[in-house]
Amino acid sequence: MKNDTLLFTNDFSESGFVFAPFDSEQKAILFPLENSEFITEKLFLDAFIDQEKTFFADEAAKENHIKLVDKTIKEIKKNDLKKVVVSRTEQLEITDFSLLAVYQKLLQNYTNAFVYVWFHPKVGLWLGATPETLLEIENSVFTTMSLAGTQLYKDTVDVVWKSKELNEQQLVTDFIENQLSGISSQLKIDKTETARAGSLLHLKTKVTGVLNQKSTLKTLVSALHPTPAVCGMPREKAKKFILENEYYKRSFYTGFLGEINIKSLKFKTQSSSLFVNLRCMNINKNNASIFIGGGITKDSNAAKEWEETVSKSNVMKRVL
Ligand SMILES: C=C(O[C@H]1C=CC=C(C(=O)O)[C@@H]1O)C(=O)O
Repeated sequence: MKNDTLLFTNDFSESGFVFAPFDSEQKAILFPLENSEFITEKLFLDAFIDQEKTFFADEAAKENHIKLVDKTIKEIKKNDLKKVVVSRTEQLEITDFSLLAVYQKLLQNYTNAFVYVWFHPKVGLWLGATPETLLEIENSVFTTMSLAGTQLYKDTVDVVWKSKELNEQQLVTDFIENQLSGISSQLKIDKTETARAGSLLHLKTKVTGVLNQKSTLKTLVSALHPTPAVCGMPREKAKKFILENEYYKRSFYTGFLGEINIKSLKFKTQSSSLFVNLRCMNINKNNASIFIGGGITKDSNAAKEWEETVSKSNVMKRVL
């Protein structure tokens, strides 16, 4: 961006880079293409795998998160909720922070993630390495994914998943299929596979289709965001529970970011690539706020859900 004016998308019809919050009632920030500069560089980095490092957990944070998960399970059993993704934030004091070094480590550690650094003087500095694609679309052909369920990677992706994780992820796939069926054709749901994201494994199902002529990028974004991978089912009820019960404001965590409506005259295409803002952090002076969450269903165990957020927090802690 060539100046510090804060601009927003009107309807996702502009060209540029968007940064959208979790709460879809709030506008997404836009760096318009015409005010931006494109620099492409090929990087050759060695893998930097430092997965053994673990960190001490904060007992008060543990107690709070377990309380929130227990409350969520009760709410699911009492009301018509099938799943709610609840999250927390952790504050870390960072000394000798080097943006370049941290960004490089993210790139080295998370080779199949979307690794980014985003900064606006009026909003702040965000960075992350997300394994989740919200959508990729070229002309009208799109790809999205259902990503949920977590276990630690222990030298193999050939693992067994428990029914809690299988159900939790199936729910996301069903939601995506249902949301897309009215606005697209040739919908194809691939076989579910285990996908590695650094030291973690997730269940992932690729979904492809063709967007109807009447539908726009905004229609597609609104249909998908937020999926039950970051919010819950039913969507509005889960979102209300999250906004009222989490101990902090998510802001851009579990929102999405990426390029929209980038035209290629050579290939006669227009494409957009948006990613869900997971495994991310917000840097403010010598403080890093990291954000981590997990899907809760009636079968969840609060202590295990806590451990899952600890494993996810290590993704960021290891590179800081
Ligand atoms: C909400 C997060 O992860 C989501 C994506 C993959 C697996 C998830 C899970 O197992 O709960 C979450 O749905 C997060 O990393 O903060």
